[in-house]
Amino acid sequence: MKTSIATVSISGSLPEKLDAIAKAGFDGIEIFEQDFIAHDGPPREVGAMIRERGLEITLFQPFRDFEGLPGDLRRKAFDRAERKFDLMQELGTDLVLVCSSVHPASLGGIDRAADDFAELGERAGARGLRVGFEALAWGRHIHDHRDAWEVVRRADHRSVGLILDSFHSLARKIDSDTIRSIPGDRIFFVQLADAPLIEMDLLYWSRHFRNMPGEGDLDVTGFMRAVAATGYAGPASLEIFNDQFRGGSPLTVARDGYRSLIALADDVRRAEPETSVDLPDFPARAEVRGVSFVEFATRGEEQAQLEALLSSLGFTRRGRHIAKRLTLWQQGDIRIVLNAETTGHAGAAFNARGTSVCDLGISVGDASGALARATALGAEPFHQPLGPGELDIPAIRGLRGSVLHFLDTASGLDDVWQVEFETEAAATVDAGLNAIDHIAQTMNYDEMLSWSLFWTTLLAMDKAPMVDVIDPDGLVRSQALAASDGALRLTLNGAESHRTLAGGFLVENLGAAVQHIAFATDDIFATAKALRGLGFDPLPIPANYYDDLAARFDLAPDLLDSLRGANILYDEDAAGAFFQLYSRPFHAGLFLEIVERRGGYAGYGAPNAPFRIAAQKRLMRPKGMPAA
Ligand SMILES: O=C(O)c1ccc(O)c(O)c1
Ligand SMILES: [Mg+2]
Repeated sequence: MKTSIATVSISGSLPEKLDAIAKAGFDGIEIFEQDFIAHDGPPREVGAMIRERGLEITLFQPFRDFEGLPGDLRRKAFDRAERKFDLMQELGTDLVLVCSSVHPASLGGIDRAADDFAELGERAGARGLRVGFEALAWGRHIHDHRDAWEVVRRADHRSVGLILDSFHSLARKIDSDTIRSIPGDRIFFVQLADAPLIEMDLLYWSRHFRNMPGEGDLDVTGFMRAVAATGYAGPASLEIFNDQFRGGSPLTVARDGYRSLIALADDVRRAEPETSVDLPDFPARAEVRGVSFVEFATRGEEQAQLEALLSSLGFTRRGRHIAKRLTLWQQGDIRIVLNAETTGHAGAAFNARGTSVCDLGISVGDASGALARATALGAEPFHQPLGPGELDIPAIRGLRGSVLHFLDTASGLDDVWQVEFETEAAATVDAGLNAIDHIAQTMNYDEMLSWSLFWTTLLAMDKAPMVDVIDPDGLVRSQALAASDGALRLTLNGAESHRTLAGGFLVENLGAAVQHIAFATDDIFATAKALRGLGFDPLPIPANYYDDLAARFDLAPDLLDSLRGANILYDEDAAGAFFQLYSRPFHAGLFLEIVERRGGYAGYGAPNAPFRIAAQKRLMRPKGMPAA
C-alpha cells in the first residue's frame, strides 16, 4: 500500500514539511497548490526536492470551480486547467484533484458536468495526465460521492476517475457500502481523514477540525473497508485540515499520521480478509493483562519522602536489584520500582525533572509481538545495556521520553522479579490495595490526540467520551482509555493553562508525565482504617462537600458519616458507585489515589474533581501567598 499525506496537513515551510513526511516513512505527498506557490523556487526544482527525499507526488490539488460553467467562464476554466497541466508536468505528477464546484454561476446537470470532464480528460490524456473528481460535502450541485461517480461514469474517459475523501462522505452520513459497487480501477485516489462529531457548518468543520483516522468519531475503517473491497490499489492519503496541527511539530504530526494510516490499513485487512491490502504482516493490538510495574526515578531526600508515603499506604520493600540501585515496593499485585541510578535513562530523568515516573511496564499476551507492532507503527524501540543476568525486556519510548516495557508470561519476562531481584522480607502490613486502577498522564492539551492514538493503535484499548475536569483556575480535558476488562485504565489529562493543577505540574516537571496513580481496594473503609494506623495523611476534604453529597445522593446517614470521617469522596451513576481517597500532593504535584468501584461504575469521579483540586491547591499554595 502506497502511503501518502497532503502537504496541507503539516506545519512549516515546504522543505520542513517534506523532511518530516519523509522521515515519518511516507511514500508520497499530495502537493497542495498553496504550499507550492508560497515556496520560492521553480516547479522543476520543487519536483526534484521532493524526489530527492525519496517521495513521489501522488496528487496535485486542488483545482476548483471547474464543472458546469457557461460560455466564457467555461472557456476560462479550461485555460486555467491547461496552465495547471503545464505546472504538473514540470513538478512531475500525473494526477490532479478537481473538487466539485461552489461557483455561483455553475449550472448543474449531470450530463453537462460529464461533458466537461470528458473534454478535460481528453486534454489531460493528450499529455499523459489524469483527472480525478471529488465531491466536496458543500459542493454547489455535487456533494455526494455517488453523484461524483455518476459524472465520472458518464464522462466515460480513461483519463477521468473518481476521488473519494472519507471526510466528505462520512460528514454527510453517506453509507460507506455505496462505495462497494464502484469499480476499483475507476477510483483514482483516496483521501482519508477523521473528525470529532460536532454539529457545525460542514465547510468550517472540514477546514478546522479534521484529524487522523482513529483520532475522531467517524467510521473511517468502515469507509476504507468498502474502498478495499472494490479492489482499489492506489495510494491511501491523509488530508488533514486541522488548526492544532497547522501549529504543531511537523515531525510529530507526520509520525502520528503514519501510525494512524498503518493501523487503519491493518484493521481493514483483518476485517476484510478477502481483500488484498499490500502491507507487511505484523501482530494485532496486544491484549493487556495488567500493569506490571510503575517505576519512579528518585534519589536522596525525595526518595526518602516517597518511601515514607508508600509505607504509609501499606507498601513494603520486597526486593533489591542484583546489580542496580533499584528497589521493589509491593502490595497485592501492585509493584512500584524506585530507581536511584545516577546514570542511564532513569538517572537522566531524575537529573532533569526530579522524582518522576520514568518507566511503565505493561503485561501483555505477547511482549515481542507488542514490540513488533509498535515498531511497524513507527514507535522508537528503547535499548539500554544489559548487565549480567538481566532480562532483555522489549521496550519503546513513551510519553515525553519515558520508557514503556512489555512483559509476558510465555517468554518468562514476568519472572524478572525473581531473576533480577533479591527478595527481601515478606510483607508485614497490607492496607488492602490490590491492583492499579488507573494511571493518569498529564500533558499539554495539544498532545492529547497524539497520545491517545499511540495507546489505542498499540494496545486493545477503547476511548471513553472526553470529559471536562473543572479546576478552579481553568479547564482540563480528560480522555480515558481502557482495556475492555479494565486490566489497564489510563486517563490522559490535557492542560491549557499553567494555572491549573495539571498545568502547574507540566511547568514544575518540565513536561508531560504520570501525575497520579490510583490503587484499587475492595473495601475502602477497611483500607482507610488500616491507613490511619500506618500514619497516612489523607487530603482533607471540607465539610461543605459532604453537606452537598447529602443533598445530591440518597445516602444512608452512617455511610455519609463514614465518608466524612475518612475524607472519602463519592460518586455514583446508573451502573454503580465510586469511592476515592487521596494522598496529599508531593514533589511537583504528583499524588496517589485509592479507589473502590462498586457495580459497573466505569468513570473516574470527574464530578468530584473541582473539590479535590481545590483541596490540593490549598496545600500546595506557597506560604505567604495571598489566597486569590
Ligand atoms: O476545503 C477545501 O476546499 C478542500 C479542497 C480539497 C479537498 O480535497 C478537500 O477535501 C477540501
Ligand atoms: Mg479531499
